[in-house]
Amino acid sequence: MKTALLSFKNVSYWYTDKENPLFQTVNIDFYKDTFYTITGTSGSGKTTFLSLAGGLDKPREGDIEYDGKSIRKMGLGKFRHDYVSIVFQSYNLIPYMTAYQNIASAMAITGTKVENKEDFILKMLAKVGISEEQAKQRVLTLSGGQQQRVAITRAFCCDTELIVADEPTGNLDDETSKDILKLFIDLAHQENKCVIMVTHDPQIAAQSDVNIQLSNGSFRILQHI
Ligand SMILES: Nc1ncnc2c1ncn2[C@@H]1O[C@H](COP(=O)(O)OP(=O)(O)OP(=O)(O)O)[C@@H](O)[C@H]1O
Repeated sequence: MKTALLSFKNVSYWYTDKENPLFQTVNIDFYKDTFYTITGTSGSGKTTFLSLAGGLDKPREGDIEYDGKSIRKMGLGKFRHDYVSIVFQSYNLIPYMTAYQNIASAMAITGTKVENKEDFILKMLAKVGISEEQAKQRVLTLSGGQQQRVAITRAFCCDTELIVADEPTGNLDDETSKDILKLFIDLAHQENKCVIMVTHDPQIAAQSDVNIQLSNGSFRILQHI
């Protein structure tokens, strides 16, 4: 039997200033070689759920396990550092560094080794339409869509098995968005990663292997495979 990479075990979460829990006793397993989407109306808790999956916050009750180990016991910092790549809506790039440096430093932090680093990074950036010239500019001088493509490439270049992304194609044009989506799908299916993506786009959800729909604290899981 396949073992889950990431498991939500009886997870409950609430914001302390809110009367009702956002979700209660959630049990969901996430596997490698699978592209997951999380959909739901605005405010249904998609970003909160993703924050838990990416170790940015911890459940109020229950636990999340990575490869059978409690991420609470491991420490959220270690979990994020060693095992997860996160793509946020707000890029989270280091503004005074170039696109190239942002990726190279993230690779160094996660201990990702490749033969010819410069060549590798420039090729990965070229795949998302970032030229060598743009790669060597400070990220702040790039457009929002270009910065998002750099943030996505950073996640692709770091050799983690889990990738979580919050609306990564939200501010990209249709054509670029399609290309980037394909990269995420290939990452899951060809590189055996577990990709979990929040999206509002039904067309993206339709292309995922598993679509998790959040609504009023309940989770509906639609398997497309
Ligand atoms: N830091 C916070 N403190 C208190 N309440 C919060 C906090 N962050 C989010 N919430 C509330 O929790 C609920 C879920 O928010 P969340 O951002 O997870 O939803 P979402 O489905 O990602 O929404 P959207 O699609 O609009 O981005 C919302 O009602 C929101 O107001």
